[in-house]
Amino acid sequence: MAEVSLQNISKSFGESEAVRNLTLTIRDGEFVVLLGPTGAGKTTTLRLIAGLERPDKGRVTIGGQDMAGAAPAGRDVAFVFQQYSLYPHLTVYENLAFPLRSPARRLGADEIDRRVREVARMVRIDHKLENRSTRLSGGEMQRVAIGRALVRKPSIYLMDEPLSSLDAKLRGELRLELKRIQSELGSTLLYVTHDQIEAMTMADRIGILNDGELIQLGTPREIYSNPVNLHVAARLGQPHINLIPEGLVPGGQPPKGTKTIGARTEHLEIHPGNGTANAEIDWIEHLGDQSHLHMRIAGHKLVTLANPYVPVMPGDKIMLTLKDPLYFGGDGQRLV
Ligand SMILES: Nc1ncnc2c1ncn2[C@@H]1O[C@H](COP(=O)(O)OP(=O)(O)OP(=O)(O)O)[C@@H](O)[C@H]1O
Repeated sequence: MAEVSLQNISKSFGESEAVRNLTLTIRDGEFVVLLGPTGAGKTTTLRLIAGLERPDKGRVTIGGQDMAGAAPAGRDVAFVFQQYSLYPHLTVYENLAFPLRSPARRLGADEIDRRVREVARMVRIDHKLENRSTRLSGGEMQRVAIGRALVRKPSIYLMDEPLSSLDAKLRGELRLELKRIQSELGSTLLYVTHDQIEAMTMADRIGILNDGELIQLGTPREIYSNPVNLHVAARLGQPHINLIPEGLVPGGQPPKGTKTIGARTEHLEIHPGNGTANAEIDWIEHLGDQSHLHMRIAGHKLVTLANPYVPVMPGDKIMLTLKDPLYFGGDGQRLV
């Protein structure tokens, strides 16, 4: 494994600047997730590291070595794509063994067999080694695709939304397994997604990308609790953070220049039926173990998470107050 570093990287396609002055280091053994909306430059960043694109400006180093001029095959990276790209005519075993059979590796048959079986166990596909890869479910195929990257023990794994084509249950399971495998192997991993749950649960650090720029890099907790601006605040949190004008809801101590208040569930306090009221319950979404309360206050809509037994009904008037919310200035930057 190795440290991977991007220094002041820019890349344009014609008029469109896909990546802008990006500086980012993925430490040896670290799991970094790039999170951003479509078109933010996430895939381009992975492709620049893999050598599938050349930067217009800046430097990529892997294990301290400058990659300028190095072909993709010479970079020692393993790429897992969104859509499993298996060899359909080969068995699971052969798909896993394929990357180890290149003449440059000179691995003996025993060593290949040992590694294939070890990785198959890791990704829990060892019971299907003799199956043709086309006879697998989507989740199994993606396990093989991930396994095929893992057998190689490269300097870095690059994964581009590897779980997005799977159903929610499988995605949840593989998310846990991938994190377990990564920590067991101590792999350096750069993972791209627009799924905030994947980012929150797997990343050592999350990088928030927007319009080709890295807006913030930090642990999931830092990004969630201390977003540098409105854009970052809106990327994490379920339900979405409420962005409301200053002065709408009482409570808190807005610093000078505050224009917008960011209020997540933990920043809102509901006081039902205490005589005074400033908000009305619009409707309640029952999710089973919890509910989303949709409220209206002076024409603004807010949503918050509540326990399913909170004693309110649609149409009820309630008192809503703020508790240590996030404050943003007119330029969208966070004020502390
Ligand atoms: N080969 C290309 N030719 C032209 N434009 C490209 C090319 N690759 C990427 N772009 C443009 O660069 C920008 C960033 O694209 P990129 O695929 O890196 O975004 P992304 O964050 O991975 O998006 P998504 O989540 O949709 O995959 C987009 O505006 C895209 O249209």
